[in-house]
Amino acid sequence: MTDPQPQDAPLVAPAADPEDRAIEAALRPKNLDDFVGQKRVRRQLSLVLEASRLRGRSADHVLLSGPPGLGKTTLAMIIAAEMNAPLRISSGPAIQHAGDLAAILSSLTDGEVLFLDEIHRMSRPAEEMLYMAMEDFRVDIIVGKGPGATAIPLELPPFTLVGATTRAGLLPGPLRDRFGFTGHLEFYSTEELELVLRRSAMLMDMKVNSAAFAEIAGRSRGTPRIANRLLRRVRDWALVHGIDLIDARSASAALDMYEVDARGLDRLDRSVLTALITKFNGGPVGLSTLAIAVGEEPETVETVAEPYLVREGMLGRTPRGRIATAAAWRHLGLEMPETVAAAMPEDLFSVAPEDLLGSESGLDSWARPDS
Ligand SMILES: Nc1ncnc2c1ncn2[C@@H]1O[C@H](COP(=O)(O)OP(=O)(O)OP(=O)(O)O)[C@@H](O)[C@H]1O
Ligand SMILES: [Mg+2]
Repeated sequence: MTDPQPQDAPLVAPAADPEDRAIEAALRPKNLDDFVGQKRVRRQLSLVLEASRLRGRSADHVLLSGPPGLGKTTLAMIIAAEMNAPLRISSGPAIQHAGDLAAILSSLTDGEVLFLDEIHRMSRPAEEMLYMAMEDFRVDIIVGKGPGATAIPLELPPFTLVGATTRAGLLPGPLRDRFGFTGHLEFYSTEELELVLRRSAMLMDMKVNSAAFAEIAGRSRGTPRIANRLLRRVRDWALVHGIDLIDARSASAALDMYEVDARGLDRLDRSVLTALITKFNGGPVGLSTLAIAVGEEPETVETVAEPYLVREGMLGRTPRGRIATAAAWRHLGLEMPETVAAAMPEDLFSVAPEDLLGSESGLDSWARPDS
């Protein structure tokens, strides 16, 4: 039995292995009722969809933001399914020229849902073309170059754009303003993850008791993608060990093998905290310096590891850089030195984690000190 995840990929990364990817797709809820948790977003979204059905029009454009693996792609697919509309999928990095976007837009059919993943990574000219398309369902196709260039207007059928981003703070205001509805996805509670797991176990025909669900959910980092992934690892482990009914003991024995600790921290999370504490004496240290110390891209540290560490109260983002809290030292089995404790800012947690994540004041202003 081998672990199909490449050793250096964070646990939350989308599945790389084709079989894993197929299972991930099979476990995706297909309608809003099966979509667990995110009550607020679900309620608001269902209202938006219902209203557009009643008006007989395509739904308002929807922006979904939040850390990886919380259900943005899943929701985009659900929106198309609920609207009974075809779905077209592309992503910011795939659209480097305005022409790439024009090709997609001009082939949309009436009412189609266009899902643009990682929308914050689209090129500037494409972005500007998108403004007009979103607002007026029209684009100007530029033909020729220099003084002889002419703009040929092209009418588009009404469509619904669903944009997804892990970095709402990076979206330019004019783009953000053109979405009729913005949903920010939050980490899931352990109870919600247990529901995700129960549903997945049923679909995978596994026998798992309640204590085992709780054990797996508790280690899933508030993230359904991780919950499902750990469940599959537990299933593999049970298969190899000839276990039919999975209990908490087998679940935790299986999960210990995958470097997910009892608080749900994975290898990347722990290496961020370890670097922060052992190399920078708990900080403050700037994002890019910290990222170099763990051998990752700053964006990965910022969007994959940090949101969860902030939520767990182990990492703080101060104007002077990242710091490890007393909880982080404790989690690594270390004691925070008196001198470090004395230097900790008092108002570290006066800002709610939600405000640090996704909002404009959050990610990017914090990233500035060392850039
Ligand atoms: N609310 C939910 N209920 C049940 N399962 C969910 C839910 N949200 C996500 N999942 C499961 O988690 C997996 C990952 O979700 P999804 O691909 O939608 O995340 P994402 O937010 O698009 O991540 P990324 O930012 O990496 O693209 C899906 O395969 C789906 O099965
Ligand atoms: Mg996605």
